[in-house]
Amino acid sequence: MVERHHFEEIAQVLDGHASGRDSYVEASWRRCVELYGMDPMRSDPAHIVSDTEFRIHRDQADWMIGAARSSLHSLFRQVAGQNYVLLLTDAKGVCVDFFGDDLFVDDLRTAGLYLGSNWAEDLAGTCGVGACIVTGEPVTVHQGDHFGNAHTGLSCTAAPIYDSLGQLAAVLDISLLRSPAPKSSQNLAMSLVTAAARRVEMANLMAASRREWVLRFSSSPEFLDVDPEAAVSLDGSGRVIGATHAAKRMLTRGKSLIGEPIESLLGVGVDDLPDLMRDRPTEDRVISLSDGGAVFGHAIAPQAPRRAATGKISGEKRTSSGFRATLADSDPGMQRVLTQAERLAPTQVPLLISGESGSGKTKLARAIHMASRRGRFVELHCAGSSADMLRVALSGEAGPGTVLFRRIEEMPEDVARVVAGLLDALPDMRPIATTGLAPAELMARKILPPALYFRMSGAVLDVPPLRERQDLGWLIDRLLRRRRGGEMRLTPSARAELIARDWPGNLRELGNVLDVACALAETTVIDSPDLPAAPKTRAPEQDLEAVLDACNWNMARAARRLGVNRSTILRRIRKDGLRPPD
Ligand SMILES: Nc1ncnc2c1ncn2[C@@H]1O[C@H](COP(=O)(O)OP(=O)(O)OP(=O)(O)O)[C@@H](O)[C@H]1O
Repeated sequence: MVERHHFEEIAQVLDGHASGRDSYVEASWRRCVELYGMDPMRSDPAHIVSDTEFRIHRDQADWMIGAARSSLHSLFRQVAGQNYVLLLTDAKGVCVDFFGDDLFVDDLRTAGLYLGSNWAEDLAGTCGVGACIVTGEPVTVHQGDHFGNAHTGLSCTAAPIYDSLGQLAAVLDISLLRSPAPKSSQNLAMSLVTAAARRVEMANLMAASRREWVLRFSSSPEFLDVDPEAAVSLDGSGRVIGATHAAKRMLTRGKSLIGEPIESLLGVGVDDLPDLMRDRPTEDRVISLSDGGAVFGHAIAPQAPRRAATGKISGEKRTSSGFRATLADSDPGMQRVLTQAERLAPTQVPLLISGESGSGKTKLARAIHMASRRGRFVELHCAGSSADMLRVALSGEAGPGTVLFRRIEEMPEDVARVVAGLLDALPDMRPIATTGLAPAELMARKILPPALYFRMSGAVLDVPPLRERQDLGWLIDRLLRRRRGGEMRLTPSARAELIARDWPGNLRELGNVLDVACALAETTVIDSPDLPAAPKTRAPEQDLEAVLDACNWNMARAARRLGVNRSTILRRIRKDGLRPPD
């Protein structure tokens, strides 16, 4: 009776009547009859491949079985005692790994829920694995959804697993021999199997990308580091070389990502990746998506030096395009700095980067680190640091890395005394320091002990201030593209006003001005009135010596008068080489 009813229902669908079943089920029924010439009344036994064929399928899927094992184990633990069976099939539908209850092994084998069974749609008819392979999407094929009478007792929920180049590599299926009648009883199985497939893709991408940057995404900050939703791997110039299926959906609505520059997909470039590493607070690691949404990002640095580049593009070329594409356009001063930076990046030479506050010294230091392909990146703000903080920052795994000392002129004396010794003990950690002072001043005013100055300044890179740069228009566009998903535009007059400004706070000030303008603009067009006013003149530097004299060299009083704290006064006295009158 049930069999006749099933046959009639399939016949009605073939006649163009709706059955109330999911569209992928009806489409599969049509394929079974019209494409594969199958008969729903036949009750074919399960298709099991021969031992030799099974060995071939299993050998070819070996890497996937390894990547999927721990996810399958934990999924099986989650459904323990509920009679579920887990199958991992290859992309052709042959079961290459299996988890099930030994008590029912004979029933499972008869039903084809076992190693070596072939669930390709053109053999087994409409089934979870087969429909998943054809549609490339997760599906539940529940009881009477199955085409062949032999399987109408089963409930199968299957999710595809893609390799990092976007090809279907396997299917993860969770099946029941007997299940409740409503299909909705399998909704939980669907969430479990899709989550497990996502984790297998993630594990697979991570294992294949140890020598590359990986950027992982999550829409909730709590899961970013522990169970991210999607990930891409990137080459040295920031092009996508691998992606999970969820990343494809998230970043290009399903179109291929391979070869795309990450900058064209997200509001970040390759040199921004260190800003997205785990040492940064999660809430600071927000990335804009092109559809106006945002996700949290977690960048993982290459764990080992990359293999020598092969093919037409040499490693050096790729590095240069990464540098040039993100840090400067046609500014001769910056181009000179970047040429030197590119050549110095792969060396061990300690670097001192000088330039005004906010001019992009730290950004350049990170770009050099990226191009050097050294593993870890440690960043220390010298102001307010202590020798203990430095020791803690430098502890942890040995191996190559970069340590960045920001604003070295503010390094307290006790830190300056120990830093050389600590660096000597870590010969693979390359120091890069930034300073807001001219290097000659650092030396002449003995702000750093001479030995430390020479230890830190193997080569000096001088970043020009924004007002001297000829690529200001390019920088404005670049910074604007990263805001509000790249949808904001400037009117010609707003643009002209920005180009005419003096920018004493350099790129940091430009970023802040654009943030304010984006918030104030009522539409996606920024006009002159939306721009915050430019500071009229640069704040006049107070004559410290005169203030100290007026306060009888009482530093607490001088600090109060200048509205700064005592340590700033001490630092400036040291920096300016001032002495109290005899
Ligand atoms: N090429 C660039 N493209 C986009 N943003 C940039 C670029 N260079 C710098 N910025 C942004 O400008 C701000 C200041 O940059 P950065 O921190 O590198 O300056 P700095 O010279 O190290 O500053 P400080 O001396 O105060 O430490 C940061 O928000 C940075 O992301």
